[in-house]
Amino acid sequence: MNAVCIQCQSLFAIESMRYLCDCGGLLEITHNYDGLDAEYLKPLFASRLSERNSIYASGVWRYKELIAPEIPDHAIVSKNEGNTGLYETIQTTQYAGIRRLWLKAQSENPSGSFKDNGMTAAVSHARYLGCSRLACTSTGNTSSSLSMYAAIAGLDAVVLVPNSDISPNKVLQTLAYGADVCSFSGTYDDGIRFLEEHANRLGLYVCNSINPMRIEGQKSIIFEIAQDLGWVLPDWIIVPGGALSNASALGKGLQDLYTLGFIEKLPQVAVVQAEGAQSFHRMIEAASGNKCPAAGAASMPFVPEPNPQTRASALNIGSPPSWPKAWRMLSQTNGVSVTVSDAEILEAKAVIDRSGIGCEPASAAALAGLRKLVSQGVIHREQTAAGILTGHLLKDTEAIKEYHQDGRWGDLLRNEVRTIHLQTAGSI
Ligand SMILES: Cc1ncc(COP(=O)(O)O)c(C=O)c1O
Ligand SMILES: N[C@@H](CCOP(=O)(O)O)C(=O)O
Repeated sequence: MNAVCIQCQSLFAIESMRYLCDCGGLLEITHNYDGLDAEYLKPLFASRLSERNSIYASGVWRYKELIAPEIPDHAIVSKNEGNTGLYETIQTTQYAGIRRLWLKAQSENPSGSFKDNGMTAAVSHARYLGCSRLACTSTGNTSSSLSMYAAIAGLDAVVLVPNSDISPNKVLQTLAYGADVCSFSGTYDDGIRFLEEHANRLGLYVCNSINPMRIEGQKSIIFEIAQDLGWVLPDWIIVPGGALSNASALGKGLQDLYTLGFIEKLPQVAVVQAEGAQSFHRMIEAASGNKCPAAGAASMPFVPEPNPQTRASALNIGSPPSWPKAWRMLSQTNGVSVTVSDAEILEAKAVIDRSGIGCEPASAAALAGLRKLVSQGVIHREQTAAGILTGHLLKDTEAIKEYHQDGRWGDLLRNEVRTIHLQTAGSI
């Protein structure tokens, strides 16, 4: 296991943690998969589904051979993450307008979001290296996840959170797990720039998605979807796009599945961004069909969005660090990007909530984007898809209030919640 620069191919040992190459390129973990293939791994992964009291009970560490084989079991910090439900409901499938749709509820992770799949790997790696101060900048889910795992491992978590436009629930969750929470004026983009420049000097191990170990853990999401579906993936995989960690991890995981012979062809991938934070989509549109040029970031026309603004606060990112990996993934999967409005996101969220699954606004971008792509004919009605629902409904209760009654409980009670008198109610 090494880290390799996706731009200039320089190699780095994973024993000395770094996030970017000297040339500015993103790093990615490479494995030696000699002796491993689907024929050997499928029964091994299946046998671990009945594990109870070992790290292999985790929906991430079940795939340890493909994620971080060199990290010794005793260093692993796990909370039985993964193992989340894959749901098919009439409401969501009809709303999308396609033949079959599965939704992977990453909201069922221990801290309530998909970040746990990646964070268990990053925090385990930090413990393996002997780092004691872990850091991230976050709109709230990365920080909740980091502070939960740091608490389990007895390590310190320092988190930088924007002082506006994020969900208070997530900051409270982060505080509750005991992190040192630092509020700043700016967005995720300012926070990640700060960590890129100062983390090493400050002795901080960064757990954001520029950390390639985070991405290794997150790729287990597509492994689980594939295993849940008998190692046959649907035609399309749909993900919301913010910092683009999910899109990057999906690309890495799909390549693993293909190279090792688990799947015979790659599904197509759609990345869905919010209209107010669509810098990646704009670049993909401008490139109009151009393939990612061997991840040569310098030659790519990426223009950050200086003032991202969306109600789906987890997507409120103007300069997603992982865009070169995400572009490469779209090139490899013949994928697409699309944007949706906040109104479309909140409408799709209501459908997911009323289907009984539930999610936070950012997650619903996946369903809103799928519906749009089907209506545009990009995705055919007879095709099948899986969407990744990234965060829990309770992560942003303000959004629920706003959707139902402009954030005013008074109106909610008057218009949607019936008041009854128990003494006189003959029937309900
Ligand atoms: C709930 C939720 N959905 C979607 C995203 C966007 O995912 P990514 O940053 O991997 O693109 C995030 C944050 O990153 C998130 O917290
Ligand atoms: N929405 C995210 C943004 C952080 O992205 P990361 O992938 O770099 O950790 C959050 O939850 O903070």
